[in-house]
Amino acid sequence: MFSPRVVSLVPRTGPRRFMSTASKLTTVEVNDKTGIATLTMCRPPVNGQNLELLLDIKSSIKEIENDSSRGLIITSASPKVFCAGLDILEMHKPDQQRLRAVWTELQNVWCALYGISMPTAAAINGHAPAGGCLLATACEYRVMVPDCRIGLNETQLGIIAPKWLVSGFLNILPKRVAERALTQSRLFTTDEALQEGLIDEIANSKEEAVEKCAAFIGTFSKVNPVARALTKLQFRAENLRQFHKEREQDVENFLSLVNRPEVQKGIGAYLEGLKKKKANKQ
Ligand SMILES: CC/C=C\C/C=C\C/C=C\C=C\CC(=O)SCCNC(=O)CCNC(=O)[C@H](O)C(C)(C)COP(=O)(O)OP(=O)(O)OC[C@H]1O[C@@H](n2cnc3c(N)ncnc32)[C@H](O)[C@@H]1OP(=O)(O)O
Repeated sequence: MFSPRVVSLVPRTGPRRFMSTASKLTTVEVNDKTGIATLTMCRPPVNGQNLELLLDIKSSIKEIENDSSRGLIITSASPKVFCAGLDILEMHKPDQQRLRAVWTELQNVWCALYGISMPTAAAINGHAPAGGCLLATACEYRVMVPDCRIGLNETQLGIIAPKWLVSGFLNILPKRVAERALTQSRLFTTDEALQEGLIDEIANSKEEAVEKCAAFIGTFSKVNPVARALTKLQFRAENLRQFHKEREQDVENFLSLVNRPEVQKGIGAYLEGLKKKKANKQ
C-alpha cells in the first residue's frame, strides 16, 4: 500500500533537496545555508488528506526530525489551496479498515507536528479549512497570502471537533474567540485571521511567506536549542498527554459518527455540492 521511501541527496553546495517519498505526495528541501527544511504537500488539486498523503506527511516530519534540521516550514505545491482538510472521499461509503487508518494517521500527523521540538512555521499559500487549519495551528508561526480562508468548519459539517483537534487553535486565539469561531464554523479571511491573531503575518506570495517563516525560525539562532525545545514542549505537554489518554476512544467516536446513515447522507450531499460548484464555474 505504501512504498518504501527513496531518499536522493543532491550535492551539499546550494540548497540540498531530498525527495521524501517514492509516491512524491510530499517533498522535503533543506536549505544548506540556514538548515531549515521545507515540507511541501503535493497532492493536487487541493491536498485532500487521504491515507497516503497523511502517511507521507508523517514520514517527512520524522525524516526532518532525524536529520536534525534547524526548523520546519510546511507549505503546499497547489497554487490556491494550502490544504482542504480530510479527503471527503475517504469518508463516503468508506472501507472500515481504511477509515480507521485515516483518522489514526491524522492523529499521528498532528501529534508529530505539534510535538516536534524544533521551531515550526506554516507558509499558508492558499485556503486552509479544517484539517488544513489543524496543520497550520500545530505550528508555532503562520504566514498567509491574501484573499484566502482559514478555520475549523467542522460544526457546519455536523462534526464536533475533538479537543486535540482544537488545541492548536486554542493556543493561539483567546478562548472566547475560539469558542465563537468553532460554534459558528467561521472561516476567517486572511485579514480577519491577522486581526484576531490566528496568523502572524501576511505575505504577497508563497515565496515571501516561506522567507518570513524562515526569518521567524532565524530568531532562535541565539537561543539555547535545548532550553528552547524543553520550553516549547512544556507548553504543549498537557494537550499531548490528554490526547494520548483519549486517542483510542477518539478513533471509535470518529468511526461511529462517520458510519451513521444521516452523516453518510450529509457527506454525499456535501460532495455533490463541491461537484456542483465546479459545474457552475465552467
Ligand atoms: C462532509 C463531512 C461530514 C461529516 C464527516 C464526519 C466526521 C468527520 C470528522 C472530522 C473531520 C474533520 C476534518 C476535516 O478536514 S473534514 C474536511 C473539511 N474540508 C472542507 O470542508 C473543504 C472543502 N473544500 C473547499 O471548501 C474548497 O474546495 C476549497 C476552499 C478548499 C478550494 O476551493 P476551490 O474553488 O479552489 O476548489 P474546488 O473547485 O472547490 O475544489 C477542487 C476539487 O477538489 C475537490 N475537493 C475540495 N475539497 C475536498 C476535500 N476536502 N476532499 C476531497 N475533495 C475535495 C473538489 O470536489 C474539486 O474536485 P473536482 O475537480 O470537482 O473533481
